[in-house]
Amino acid sequence: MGRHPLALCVYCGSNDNVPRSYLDLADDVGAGLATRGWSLVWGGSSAAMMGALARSARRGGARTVGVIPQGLVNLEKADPEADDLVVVNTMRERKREMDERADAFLALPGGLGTCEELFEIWTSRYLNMHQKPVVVLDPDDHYAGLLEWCRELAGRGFTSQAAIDALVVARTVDEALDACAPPPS
Ligand SMILES: CC(C)=CCNc1ncnc2c1ncn2[C@@H]1O[C@H](COP(=O)(O)O)[C@@H](O)[C@H]1O
Repeated sequence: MGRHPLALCVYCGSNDNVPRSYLDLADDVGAGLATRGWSLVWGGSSAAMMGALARSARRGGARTVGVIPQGLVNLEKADPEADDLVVVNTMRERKREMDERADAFLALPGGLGTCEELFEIWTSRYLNMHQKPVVVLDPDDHYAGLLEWCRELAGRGFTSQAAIDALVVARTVDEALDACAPPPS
């Protein structure tokens, strides 16, 4: 792990129209990571789940590092309260900055963008490009259909069971955060 405190990158939905329960979940994750003394790396938005996550993390005393492309600063309401707001030029730079600054990756329920980020970090893990934990927090089967399809890929020979197993799926916030910091083996 190497770095202290652990820097957790969280991917989650950026849309305001989601049910309140998802904002609460993001809030719980922010509080949980702060309680553990970790810092947050996220997409730098002050809106929706992303905003709830970062506000809650800061309330708990966590340092929050947002990474946002210049072109999304207005659209995604870049967070002026971020301890560090890294404004980059492109989406690819955003992902690289987030990857490099984090020790573990956690995806909460989200939309296409969240899936895109999750798949990149998951595939790069099973390709052995990094060894950092990749975790999904799925309390209500938001991802059930997608994950079922991924498991079928292994059954049909399109991917290995090891690749599927490289992703940890958790049901609760504590389970998810525990998986982000596995004890040294
Ligand atoms: C051009 C290119 C390389 C695109 C790669 N695609 C992406 N890379 C990084 N963040 C993304 C990408 N697509 C969406 N996002 C971000 O993912 C977050 C969640 O999106 P969503 O609400 O799940 O939908 C949003 O902040 C959105 O800006």
